[in-house]
Amino acid sequence: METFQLTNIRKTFKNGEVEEEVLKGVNLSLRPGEITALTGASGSGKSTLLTIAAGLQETSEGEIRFKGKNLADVKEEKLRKVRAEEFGFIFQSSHLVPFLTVEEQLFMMLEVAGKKKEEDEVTAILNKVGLSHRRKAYPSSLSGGEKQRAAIARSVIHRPSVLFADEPTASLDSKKSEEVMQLLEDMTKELGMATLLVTHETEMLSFADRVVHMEDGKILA
Ligand SMILES: Nc1ncnc2c1ncn2[C@@H]1O[C@H](COP(=O)(O)OP(=O)(O)OP(=O)(O)O)[C@@H](O)[C@H]1O
Repeated sequence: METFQLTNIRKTFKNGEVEEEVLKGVNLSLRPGEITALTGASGSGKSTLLTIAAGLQETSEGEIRFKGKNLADVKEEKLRKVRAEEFGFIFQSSHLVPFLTVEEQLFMMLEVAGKKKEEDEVTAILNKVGLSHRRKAYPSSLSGGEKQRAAIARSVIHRPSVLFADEPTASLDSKKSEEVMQLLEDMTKELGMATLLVTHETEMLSFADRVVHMEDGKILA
């Protein structure tokens, strides 16, 4: 079964008197253990679609089903819980908390997700992302690639069923980008996550199981 099913999603923004329809009836499904790459020109609506799927902003029209449940029927408080427990997020910038060490970032995420503080889990994931030797380091002493790997560890430590990754390699050089994408691919398979990857970098598409092109608010068939 699909983890996510988006049907006929429309989104209109009002900028003063001007109304702009940014999503024009989008259908998309995300399946467990698969990376779906969403690609397309700047302004085509990729990030808007990702944030709508993640419940970070409302859709103007359409239906979002997560594990079969219509999210419109889920109360805000419960939706917060679903987001914290079941969703993981990575963005272009790692958004690490400056005053927490690498391992503390992961413990914080476990706490937010209402999970136990499992030292072993944290050790395992830090080994996986190649950061076990930097677990006591603060973000300011990490390289760009290390920061992004710490952000990946944090995004999956609570074993989410969906991973939303918006341009996760945009700040990295091509070698680091490939390492990060390989990690995302491994994690997606290992945890059986449904991963939505927004990227405009064509080299990253080889890591995707499915590539979906957006143009002017629509998905090209
Ligand atoms: N909160 C908002 N209010 C008004 N307009 C918005 C808002 N968010 C996005 N837009 C507009 O919607 C359009 C699509 O933006 P979006 O960020 O989804 O595109 P994108 O495909 O992710 O682009 P990029 O690759 O440059 O990040 C743009 O024209 C943008 O200006």
